[in-house]
Amino acid sequence: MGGDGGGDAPIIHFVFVHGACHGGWCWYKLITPLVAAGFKATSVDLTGAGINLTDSNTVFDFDHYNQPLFSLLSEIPPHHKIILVGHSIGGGTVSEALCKFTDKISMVIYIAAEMVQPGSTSPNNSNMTVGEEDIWEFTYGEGADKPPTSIFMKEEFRRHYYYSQSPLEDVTLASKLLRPAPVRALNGIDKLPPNPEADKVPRVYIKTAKDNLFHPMYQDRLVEKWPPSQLYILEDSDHSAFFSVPTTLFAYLLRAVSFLQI
Ligand SMILES: CC[C@H]1c2cc3[nH]c4c(c3C)C(=O)[C@H](C(=O)OC)c4c3nc(cc4[nH]c(cc(n2)[C@@H]1C)c(C(C)=O)c4C)[C@@H](C)[C@@H]3CCC(=O)O
Repeated sequence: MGGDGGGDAPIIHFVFVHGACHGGWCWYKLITPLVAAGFKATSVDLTGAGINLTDSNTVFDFDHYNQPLFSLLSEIPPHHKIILVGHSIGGGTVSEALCKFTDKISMVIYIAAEMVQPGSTSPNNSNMTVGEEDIWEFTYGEGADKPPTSIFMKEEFRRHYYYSQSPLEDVTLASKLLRPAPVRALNGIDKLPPNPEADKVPRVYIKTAKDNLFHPMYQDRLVEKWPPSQLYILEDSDHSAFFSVPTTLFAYLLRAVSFLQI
């Protein structure tokens, strides 16, 4: 998505990565104003998400899940200054891509995201709502005696956990487009070796203060543990800032990139 400025002049190129069950579609309210403001903006569908037609029940490996992003990043020319933006568990994908494509990435931005630090010990996920309530539905694609192959939030919980502050139109849109996530592949999110070069890339955290899924206190802990170079707080945002507060989020993205040395 988005237009190209052409030539070899630097172009700021936002690349958006969705969280579990979502897809490139969820960024539509950000891509539109970014392109209108002269940036390039692309959102990716990870394997089994959005219109990537792979069945999530066949995706067992984190690298397989992330492959569409890796292909995209490897094709982006060097004069594009890539701003990699990840939402929720998509933060794990962003950290993995940061380690693989360190030289190509100018900034990483985590929105209500798991800010996986390369080389850190496994994050404590005991605060996750995942498991707290029976909000998930699992598919056992290899048989009931084997671990589940995909996970999906039950429809009746989505308004509260994903979209409590978002317009109902977006909840309806999401109900048509969400797809089960490959649960075994997601297990790979916290396994990254130390990477001192990746540590040097400017890192931004955007906290969602009215988040019913990824508790704001847990987000604070991530920020304390691995302090970013910039921190923004979306006071009125639910877990899905791209729906609930797109205009403020757009303003924060612009402010964040204004600190880049190009
Ligand atoms: C429980 C199985 C698997 C997992 C699934 C999962 N995680 C999130 C979702 C799903 C289906 C979401 O919908 C949410 C999201 O991406 O919303 C768009 C998820 C989050 N996961 C987070 C952190 C996190 N997840 C895991 C592990 C898993 N998630 C299992 C493999 C870990 C680790 C290290 O094990 C961590 C740290 C958050 C960023 C969000 C919100 C989750 C919450 O607070 O409940």
